[in-house]
Amino acid sequence: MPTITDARVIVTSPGRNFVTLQITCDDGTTGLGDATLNGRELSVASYLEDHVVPCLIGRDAHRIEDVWQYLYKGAYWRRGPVTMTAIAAVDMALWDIKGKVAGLPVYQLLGGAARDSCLVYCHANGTTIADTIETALRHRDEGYRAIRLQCGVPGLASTYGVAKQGQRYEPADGDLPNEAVWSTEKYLRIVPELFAAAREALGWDVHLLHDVHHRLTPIEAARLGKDLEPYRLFWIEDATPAENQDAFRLIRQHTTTPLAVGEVFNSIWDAKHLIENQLIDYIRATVVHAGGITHLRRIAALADLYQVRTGCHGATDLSPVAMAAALHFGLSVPNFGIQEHMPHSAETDAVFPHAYRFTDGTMHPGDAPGLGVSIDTDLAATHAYKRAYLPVNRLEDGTLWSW
Ligand SMILES: O=C(O)C(=O)C[C@H](O)[C@H](O)CO
Ligand SMILES: [Mg+2]
Repeated sequence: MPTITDARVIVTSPGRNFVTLQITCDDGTTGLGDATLNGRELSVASYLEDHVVPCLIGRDAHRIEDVWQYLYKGAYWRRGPVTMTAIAAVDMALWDIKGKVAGLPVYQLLGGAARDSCLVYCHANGTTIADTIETALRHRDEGYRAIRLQCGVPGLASTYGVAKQGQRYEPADGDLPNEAVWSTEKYLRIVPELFAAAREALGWDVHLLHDVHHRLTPIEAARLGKDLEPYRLFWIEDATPAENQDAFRLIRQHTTTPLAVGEVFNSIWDAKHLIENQLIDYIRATVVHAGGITHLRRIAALADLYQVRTGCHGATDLSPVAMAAALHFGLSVPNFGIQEHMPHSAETDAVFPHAYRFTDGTMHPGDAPGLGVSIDTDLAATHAYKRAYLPVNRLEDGTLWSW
């Protein structure tokens, strides 16, 4: 059995911050886990270094379920994004180790491939409808079969999902949180226009998606879902905040536009009511923030009973390690739906060389043993951590709102 002899936390910022856990065993095998929690990175680094690592030394790395239960039940304080991200990092690293010891890619340990590859969606962002569509047409030419569309809102200086002119979209910036202004009325006017124009330009052979990013009330979300019905979206995401899971019942009563939710969920309990009551169509809980491969498989198994499919979060604040884990998971679960793909910068890819690949609108984790991702620690050390916050939104009258 491989015994854990060392575990270290690596914080690096190749263009944006990432926290990575590297576990080493007595036979020299190493495993990687992503522990990045955007805007709150150092809290997970401390949770791991100060509280988890001492408990890992001397444990059998093959006992993944037992280690998971030990960290979850053993903390006494259950759930929450910091705890579950830390557990996820350990879980990913142990699956990585198990795969390397077996000489198999992780998806083979999870039951093998349930499909040839994973359908992914990319982002088309633009300040105007025309810019957004131009970007979407380019992505379609690159082979993407599913595209998320976000555009600027006339009258608002900035909007979630839309990059500053000529820059990559990375929402976390600023030594303190940037403040943006939000108007639901203005937003609800432009989005149906965006999708009408998109269908006109792109036709019907490409899936279209949209992220509301938690900014509508249930009845506003119901209206948006209804207004978008003619354009047959793949989903609208995070239509309303999901702390009150029953809010989705109201949206559901009014629209057949499919609903996706859950990128901020960290356990099966956040999704249970939504899934069991068939209030959603896609669950977006992700391997890094929802307790790793072990716990995400439990969520997917529950969802499968209710024909809810997976649609995991995959923004660039999830490192290539989490992306690989998501693809091993997605390739193997029966109820995979789609995977978000927001390609990392060349700087990030250089720090995390990886085996996963994009072909013809889909991704495959590759067949390297384990997760198929490594870390160049020397290069990582040259990118110092830089504090960065996600922005906050205020209504036009100054009221703090969801961003
Ligand atoms: O990718 C998405 O769907 C997002 O909503 C991205 C989030 O804003 C981002 O991951 C926050 O850190
Ligand atoms: Mg989202």
